[in-house]
Amino acid sequence: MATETQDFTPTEDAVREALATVDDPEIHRPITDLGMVKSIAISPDGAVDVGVYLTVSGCPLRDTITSRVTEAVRRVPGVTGVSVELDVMSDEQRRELAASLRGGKAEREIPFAQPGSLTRVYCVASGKGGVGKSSVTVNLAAALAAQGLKVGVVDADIYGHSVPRMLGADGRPTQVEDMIMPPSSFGVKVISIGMFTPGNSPVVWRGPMLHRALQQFLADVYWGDLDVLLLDLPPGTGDIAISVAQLIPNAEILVVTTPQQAAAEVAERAGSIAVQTHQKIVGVIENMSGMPCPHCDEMVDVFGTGGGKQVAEGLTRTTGAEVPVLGGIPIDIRMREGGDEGKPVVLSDPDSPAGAALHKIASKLGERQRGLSGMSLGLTPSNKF
Ligand SMILES: Nc1ncnc2c1ncn2[C@@H]1O[C@H](COP(=O)(O)OP(=O)(O)OP(=O)(O)O)[C@@H](O)[C@H]1O
Repeated sequence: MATETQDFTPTEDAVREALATVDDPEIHRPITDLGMVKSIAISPDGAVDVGVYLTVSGCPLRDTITSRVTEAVRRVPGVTGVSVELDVMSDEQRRELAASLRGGKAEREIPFAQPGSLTRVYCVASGKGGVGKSSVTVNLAAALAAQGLKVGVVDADIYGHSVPRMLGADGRPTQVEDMIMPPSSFGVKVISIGMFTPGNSPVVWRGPMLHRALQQFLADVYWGDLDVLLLDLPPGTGDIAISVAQLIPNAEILVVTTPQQAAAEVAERAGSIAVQTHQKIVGVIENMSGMPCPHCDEMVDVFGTGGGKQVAEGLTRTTGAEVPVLGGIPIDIRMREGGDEGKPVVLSDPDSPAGAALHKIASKLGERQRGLSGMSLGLTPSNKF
């Protein structure tokens, strides 16, 4: 069959320019910057063949990449057809990519711990388990992402990891050399030990292994440029809280409690670890603060009242710095359902009592400027505790 020549044949530059608009779905950077464009061949009839390198063989997002490339190139004037041929990077190419993602640094370092980091890191802590710490974390993350911020979540609740399910992010992360690409859901990048354990098997790890896992989550995961990173800590004052303080001295603490006095006392103990670790406490969130009566809408104080205020006052006394109550979140069945269904209530029902309360707290956190002013310089000697 004779090849038809047309008057206007697209140039390689025009095709490359179109490819520069295609982001890798996991790394969120143009494929042209990532060395993923293997070849471009243009026939006189305007048909374009593009060779694309995948970072790993069996890449789960191969179809997404193919369709993004096809769509982008098809829009170039003069293009009559697009075919995409996939190949896989060599070990050498992967090493180069991993190094370039790390900004050319061979050493793994935690980007958020660098004195110049502009990412705000919040550790969400609680005294007792089951007070809604993970639910609050994922909802704040989704609400902050909905405000347009770049948000990441580390599920550091290594024993009771529930964040991926609550965010509907249950995919397995792709690995490029020793870099891990975090799955993202509702615009929130998320990483959890649950993504690396087969099935629902329990994780029985000792302190040093937990420290290592956390370090990997912070240094080996490709987070990109984040405005906010939230860490869901295990309940209580454990090894992980100390590890976080050592790894990211700039991290600030958000304490979640219920209104119950007994829960408040434990939450206050968990929060006061900040005194030893020299971290700042951003504030206290009171979860399960009453429930609107389904018949008359009057608030029923299921877990009593005053826990959030008690913790905030206690922590203000112990730390010597003003610790505010950032807000109260009522008991709301939609919040529990959202967690079970993997769609945070702040998105599925933003005007519900819990959704609205969480959005209000997220706005307070979102208003805090990205930047270095008022932040610790990370100079606390890590062997002090
Ligand atoms: N305000 C709320 N209204 C209704 N249900 C809630 C609320 N907050 C949390 N829940 C539900 O309470 C249960 C416990 O919440 P969650 O798992 O977030 O607690 P946690 O403090 O992270 O627990 P742990 O630290 O033990 O993992 C979940 O089923 C969650 O959906």
